Amino acid sequence: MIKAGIVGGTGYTGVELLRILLVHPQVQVSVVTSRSDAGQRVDHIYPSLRGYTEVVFTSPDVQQLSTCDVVFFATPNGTAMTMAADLLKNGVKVIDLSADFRIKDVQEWQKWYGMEHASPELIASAVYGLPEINREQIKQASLIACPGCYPTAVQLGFLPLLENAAVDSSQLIADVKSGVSGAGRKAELASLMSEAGESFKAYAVAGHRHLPEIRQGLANIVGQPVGLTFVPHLTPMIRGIHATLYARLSKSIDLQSLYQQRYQHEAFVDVLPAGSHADTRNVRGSNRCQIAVHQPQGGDTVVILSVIDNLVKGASGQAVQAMNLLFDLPETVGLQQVALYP
Ligand SMILES: NC(=O)C1=CN([C@@H]2O[C@H](COP(=O)(O)OP(=O)(O)OC[C@H]3O[C@@H](n4cnc5c(N)ncnc54)[C@H](OP(=O)(O)O)[C@@H]3O)[C@@H](O)[C@H]2O)C=CC1
Ligand SMILES: CC(=O)N[C@@H](CCC(=O)OP(=O)(O)O)C(=O)O
Repeated sequence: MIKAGIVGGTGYTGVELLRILLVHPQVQVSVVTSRSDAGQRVDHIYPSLRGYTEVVFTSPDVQQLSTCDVVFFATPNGTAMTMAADLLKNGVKVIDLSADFRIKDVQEWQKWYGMEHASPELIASAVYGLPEINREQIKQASLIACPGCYPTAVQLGFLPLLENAAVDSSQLIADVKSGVSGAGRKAELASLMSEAGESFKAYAVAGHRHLPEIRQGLANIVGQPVGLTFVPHLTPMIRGIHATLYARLSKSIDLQSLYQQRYQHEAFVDVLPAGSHADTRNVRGSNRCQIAVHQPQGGDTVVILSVIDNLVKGASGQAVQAMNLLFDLPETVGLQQVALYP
């Protein structure tokens, strides 16, 4: 059995990791941290987990976490970078759900995240944890930087077009909507029911911190910088990301076949039949990304719809997918939950 630890077990991605890992046949969750709930049983704080664990929340401690084979960081940006080096020295694999190791250019990271990086020396060895692009590197990694929720939906949506040089990569547009759980469990004015409910708005139009991450990922696919306009929106749903992606076609190509072929062996990317409309409802609670491909009126603009559950394929499910690869397990173990409907 793989001994797993979770730092930040009381947040949304932390409890989602627990939901997945506590029924994973190859994993024993042995350490779960929370500073505010230290001393409390996990299933007292989360009664949905009654009968699945007897673990008690502890304060984060490197020695205790070093008894694990793998430690997940489900913590705000700026936490994993202070503990990862010691865990790695102790032979522990680290899977970080935050943004601490996602961006290779440390100056760029510091600019967008507004703090000094505590372990810049680790950034080069961190592997970006998007299995559909980086599967072989993930298998060899010690430190995995899981992609953000918006970047997962956008990169999987654009990938076949960019790999095949089918569009003008200098003018990509990602118009993306997120549910409120994307903001985490912390108390915040913008997440209140009476602020977010029955309302819909764009935010961070001038520049969101996922912009450099998405640009970096897309540029790696193309082999040169890309031009991207990314506008995130907050919608009054709890889970889900819906990305509407626009690009100008640069050659004539059967788009539906392109997507079907690229993803035919990917367990967690489902290309919908031609003419479909992707719906966040159909991926809620599952580790799937569903993609619909459109070319309105047969014109030269391609429109891709890409949906995920931000807490599963956008965070904790994707992290477990990377863990499976890291420990040489079938990629789908523990991740075959069907979406909740309705
Ligand atoms: N929500 C989402 O959809 C997604 C989130 N992410 C990323 O995953 C990470 C976690 O997100 P989310 O679960 O939403 O966050 P939450 O705010 O819901 O939870 C954060 C957790 O981290 C713990 N924590 C906070 N500060 C520290 C600290 N300094 N040291 C140790 N533990 C700490 C908290 O517990 P306590 O304070 O009790 O210790 C809590 O359990 C973030 O980096 C986020 O950007 C990535 C993709 C999607
Ligand atoms: C709706 C909402 O607030 N979404 C978050 C998404 C960020 C997130 O989840 O953080 P990562 O950088 O780790 O992916 C935001 O815009 O800040």
